[in-house]
Amino acid sequence: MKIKSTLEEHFEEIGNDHVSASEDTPLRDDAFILTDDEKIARIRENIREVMLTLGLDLDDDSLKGTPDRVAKMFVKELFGGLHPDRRPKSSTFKNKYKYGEMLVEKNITLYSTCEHHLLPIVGKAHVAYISNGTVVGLSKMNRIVDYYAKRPQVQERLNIQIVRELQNVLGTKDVACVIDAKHLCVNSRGIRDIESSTVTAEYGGRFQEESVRREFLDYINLDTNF
Ligand SMILES: Nc1nc2c(ncn2[C@@H]2O[C@H](COP(=O)(O)OP(=O)(O)OP(=O)(O)O)[C@@H](O)[C@H]2O)c(=O)[nH]1
Ligand SMILES: [Zn+2]
Repeated sequence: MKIKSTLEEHFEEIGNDHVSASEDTPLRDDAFILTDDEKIARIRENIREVMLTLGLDLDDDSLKGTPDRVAKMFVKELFGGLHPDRRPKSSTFKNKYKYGEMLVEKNITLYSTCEHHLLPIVGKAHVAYISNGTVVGLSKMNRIVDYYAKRPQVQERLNIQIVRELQNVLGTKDVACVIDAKHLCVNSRGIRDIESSTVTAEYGGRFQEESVRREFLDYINLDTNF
């Protein structure tokens, strides 16, 4: 009961203003008081209510499992990256081979969820860094992208969170990330522009230098001057 009333207060506070000033995902203080199973049980009932309100027959064979499927999918999959326990452990190594050039992990598949409409964001992330003595396992970059994507997101914040995490892991500011993604809230509803996609970029440290940024964009074949 307490949670419900605080939630209502929260919605009154934010109203229609979607823009958050912070680069952190706006989480409530009590975000992890409930266990995953408790959250699934609550969401299952909420989705049931939505479906009943829409007039759907939940005794139907095909529909009856949907509230449970959606609840599990929200907690464990689509929004699994809200939980700090799922933050990937990024094994780092000493750069003994003294590789001093840029490393680019490109075309990382990205599935996220738009926090305004809860519809999919589908695209590619391209990540780069210049080592200052530490290197990170390649797959960890894909994992970091996936972890932060598994939250309700706006693309700008997702982009910043990926760069910030890699900067922490690698102990350097020299990290960049470009995301090119389609938002189904733009493509399949609303304005219904199927062709448009959204490009965001975050350049840390040396990536703010024109030549370094250019090299990165050349590797990922993006000629736009972001
Ligand atoms: N900046 C930003 N905006 C986003 C992102 N994802 C969705 N949006 C936009 O969030 C806005 C929400 O605007 P509203 O006017 O409240 O929502 P709406 O009435 O459904 O708007 P339409 O989509 O234009 O129908 C829309 O313009 C979306 O395109 C994102 O990642 N970043
Ligand atoms: Zn949206």
